[in-house]
Amino acid sequence: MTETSYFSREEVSKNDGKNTSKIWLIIKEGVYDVTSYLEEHPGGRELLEEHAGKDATKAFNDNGHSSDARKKLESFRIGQLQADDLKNLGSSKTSTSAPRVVEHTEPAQKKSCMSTISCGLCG
Ligand code: HEM
Repeated sequence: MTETSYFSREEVSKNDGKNTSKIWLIIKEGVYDVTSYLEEHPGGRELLEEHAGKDATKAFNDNGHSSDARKKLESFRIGQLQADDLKNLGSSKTSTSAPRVVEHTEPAQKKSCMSTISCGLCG
């Protein structure tokens, strides 16, 4: 079993290729170490370096990555953002309301033609 590591945005931002030789990216709630992918990335190393230590969710999505690219992305996952920082996700919807419970009400009693004017076919 692999345990999930949680990182703060601050911790991720330190891995920007300058302070360390590592390059980490945030994509959605995941944290990815793409250091070993710099040379291989078909979009070039510059784009990864540009987002080093930062949230690259929009950049990743805007560049129409294939499902293969998404699978590959998961192979670089080292953990995820800690709960406190998830609240600041640009793309997250802030829904605090509990799921709506729809009350099931009995349908209004059907009127039968017997109770009003007889149609002549029933009863
Ligand atoms: C770990 C993160 C990433 C992975 C695994 C990844 C993977 C890939 C792969 C496999 C391709 C080839 C086309 C495809 O299959 O979709 C690709 C292309 C591309 N990627 Fe990424 N990518 C990552 C992050 C990024 C980021 C952050 C950007 C930022 C702008 C980016 C920009 C591009 C661009 C522009 C192309 C097109 C290159 C071309 O067609 O010449 N990628 N990427």
